[in-house]
Amino acid sequence: MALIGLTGGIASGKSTIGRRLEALGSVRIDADRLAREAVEPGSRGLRLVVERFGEEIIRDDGSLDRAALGERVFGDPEALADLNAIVHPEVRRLAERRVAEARAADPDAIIVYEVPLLVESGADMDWDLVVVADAPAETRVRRQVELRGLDEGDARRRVASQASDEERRAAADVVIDTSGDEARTIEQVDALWKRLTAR
Ligand SMILES: CC(C)(COP(=O)(O)OP(=O)(O)OC[C@H]1O[C@@H](n2cnc3c(N)ncnc32)[C@H](O)[C@@H]1O)[C@@H](O)C(=O)NCCC(=O)NCCS
Ligand SMILES: Nc1ncnc2c1ncn2[C@@H]1O[C@H](COP(=O)(O)OP(=O)(O)OP(=O)(O)O)[C@@H](O)[C@H]1O
Repeated sequence: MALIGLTGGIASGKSTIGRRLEALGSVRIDADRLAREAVEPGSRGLRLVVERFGEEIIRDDGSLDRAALGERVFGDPEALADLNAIVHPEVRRLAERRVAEARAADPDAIIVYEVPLLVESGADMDWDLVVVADAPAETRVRRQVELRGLDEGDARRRVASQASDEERRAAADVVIDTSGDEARTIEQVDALWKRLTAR
């Protein structure tokens, strides 16, 4: 049984690593997905978000307008802190429940919890190992622009909303260098998996 925290800055390659570890046999839990569940239509989370940010962040179909909310919070630390205070406790609750379920289903499971904000707000979970995806901020800005169509200012604001590369590295037991091509990332993940399963 092991609980592995997988983190990294925005567009660092966390999901690429998480998906590979899942394909190799781990249980994958994704905080970004849990954060979406926390603000589903009809949820308490969405009601609180609307109370704080107004009806203009709701689309015609009643769902959250993520692009509009992203524009409001990235670059405005106070607004981001308010959003985090609404969403993070629910994400934490959902994550702990998923971890407990995975352990109950298989006591030997290797559980990988992919959490962008491990350093900012998840450092106190009971990690057996912390894995950090590491690529320079400039590379991560470029990926957001080229692969996700964000404008450069927006991409930079998202990078600046997070802990620094140094802070994440300081929390790492294992660093995966994701600055090269994806094949290079996968090689490192496969080597890590070998170590994990050889124990
Ligand atoms: C602001 C929102 C609506 C923007 O949605 P969008 O679909 O554009 O982005 P998505 O949720 O897919 O996140 C993409 C990446 O942005 C970064 N990011 C997301 N939330 C945050 C945050 N609160 N602080 C810093 N970076 C963040 C992460 O690297 C994440 O992987 C959304 O990110 C959100 O609700 N964030 C608050 C919840 C949160 O902290 N989620 C992160 C995991 S707990
Ligand atoms: N060496 C690499 N390792 C991982 N991903 C890479 C690499 N080179 C390019 N990419 C690309 O970078 C993009 C970001 O990767 P990914 O979605 O895994 O990041 P992420 O850290 O999960 O992002 P986010 O924080 O936004 O959720 C993807 O389109 C991926 O294909």
